[in-house]
Amino acid sequence: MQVLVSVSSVQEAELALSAGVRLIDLKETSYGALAALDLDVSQSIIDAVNRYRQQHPDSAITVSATIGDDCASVPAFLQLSGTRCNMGVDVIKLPETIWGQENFQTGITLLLSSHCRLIAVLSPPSLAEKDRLQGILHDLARRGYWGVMVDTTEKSQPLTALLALDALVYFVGMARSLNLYVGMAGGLRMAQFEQLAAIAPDYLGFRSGLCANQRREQPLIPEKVHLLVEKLSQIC
Ligand SMILES: O=C[C@H](O)COP(=O)(O)O
Repeated sequence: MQVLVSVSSVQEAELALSAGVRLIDLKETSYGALAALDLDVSQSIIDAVNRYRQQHPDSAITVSATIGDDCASVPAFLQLSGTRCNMGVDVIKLPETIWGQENFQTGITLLLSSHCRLIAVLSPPSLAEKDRLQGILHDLARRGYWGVMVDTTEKSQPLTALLALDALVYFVGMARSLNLYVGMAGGLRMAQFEQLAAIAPDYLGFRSGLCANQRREQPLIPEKVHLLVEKLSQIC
């Protein structure tokens, strides 16, 4: 298992990398849940990641990026995603307002046929009904998505307050059986780490829980990032 940490600056990315985080998520954290980070800042972070890769050739770092909680049009979607893939982002995370909408499907197919890898972000209600979830995951796997994750938009409560553990276990198990890289995030604190790690997803995603007062717009707290990686090392 890995931990993913959402970063919004080079300083935060360097902190996460030096702590041992291997999934670096580029995200504007001052608003929304899946807001797109400024392109110049994104490029600077990718440059920092590439420097780290050169210095640590054995480290397997993956960079993901979000492109917004929604998108105005298919051309805008292709531009937001394609630009990031071309600059070195490994995986684009798409909200349900994009991957779940019929009008975006042609654009998504186009992106999937290029070198872009995609993660479909599901909201907690989409995990509530097992039969429907099974259909969604089969469809995403068939279409060539690299992964799926569950994440929340409202961060005052952790994911575990919104979904029964049983639903999360089913989600992870079904996704893994379809060879989808699977993650869980959503207002997670350290207190949820062991319980969710026991479900054995591919990764747990963090931001709010690593910031002062659980406020994700605040900078990452180095001690918390190091503690998270220490917790990870205890189970891996
Ligand atoms: O993808 C991971 C999310 O950015 C986690 O953010 P959060 O802990 O504020 O829900």
